[in-house]
Amino acid sequence: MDKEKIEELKIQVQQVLNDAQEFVQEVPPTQLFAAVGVILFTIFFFLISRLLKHRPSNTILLTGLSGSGKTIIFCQLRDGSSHQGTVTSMEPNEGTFILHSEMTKKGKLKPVHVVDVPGHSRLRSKLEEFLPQVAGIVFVVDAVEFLSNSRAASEYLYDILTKASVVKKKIPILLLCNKVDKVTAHTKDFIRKQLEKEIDKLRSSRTALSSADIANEYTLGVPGEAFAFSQCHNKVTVAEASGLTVDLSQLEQFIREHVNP
Ligand SMILES: Nc1nc2c(ncn2[C@@H]2O[C@H](COP(=O)(O)OP(=O)(O)OP(=O)(O)O)[C@@H](O)[C@H]2O)c(=O)[nH]1
Ligand SMILES: [Mg+2]
Repeated sequence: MDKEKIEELKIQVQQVLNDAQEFVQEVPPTQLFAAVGVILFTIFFFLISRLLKHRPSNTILLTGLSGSGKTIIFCQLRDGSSHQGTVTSMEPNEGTFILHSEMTKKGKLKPVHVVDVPGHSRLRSKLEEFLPQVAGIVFVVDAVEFLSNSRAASEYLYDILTKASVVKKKIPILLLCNKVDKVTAHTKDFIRKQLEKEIDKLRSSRTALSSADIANEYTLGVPGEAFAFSQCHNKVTVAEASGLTVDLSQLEQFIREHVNP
């Protein structure tokens, strides 16, 4: 019974093949070449678009609480002047440019795509849009008004550090302690330790929540050990800057490390 079916199928396949052969012979060769051409072009186009999607990214995200100095830093990087930045941003600032400080350098430099994401809590979700093509994230911290904001800053940073796309792609993060031109600014080591402490507290409270609720996508650090940035899968470094007096060399170094000229 099964053999009969197989035989029947064979005959049918043979027939289809014969029909196809006849059809191909009937079609004028020019039409045939055109069809093959279209198919090859489609495959080629598909491969090229895939390649372009995977090109090395050149986007640097400026994130951090409102008032930390992101917009001033954005303007300094682009124009070398802080003509904006005293009002709270309502939209992301976005631009692709050669860093102002590198304008005088000779040779070919790769432009950087910088996005300044507003720190207002309702606008932070914009961050997600840029994550797929990001080369590095800069988390700007106000080093002067740090203590009163450390809890809020840690919460925002915790959310970034536990995002699946950030962890999986091992996106490097720079904690940029801004406003060091002021004598009352805290040191970067103090800020790092304080953020680690706050994140450690958050970790225990949020893991308790996560079993009941949908919480963050990844758990941070090593269970049973106090949290330290060195435990993160992605590289987290700390640096100092002043957007006001254009002391941005450590930030520019970070950018050049991850967006190569
Ligand atoms: N002393 C000093 N003040 C700074 C520095 N950077 C920024 N500021 C001041 O901090 C305030 C906030 O700066 P912005 O750049 O607008 O802050 P932002 O992070 O863009 O804030 P949002 O747009 O609300 O997210 C401004 O009044 C700046 O003048 C700095 O390096 N030193
Ligand atoms: Mg701003």
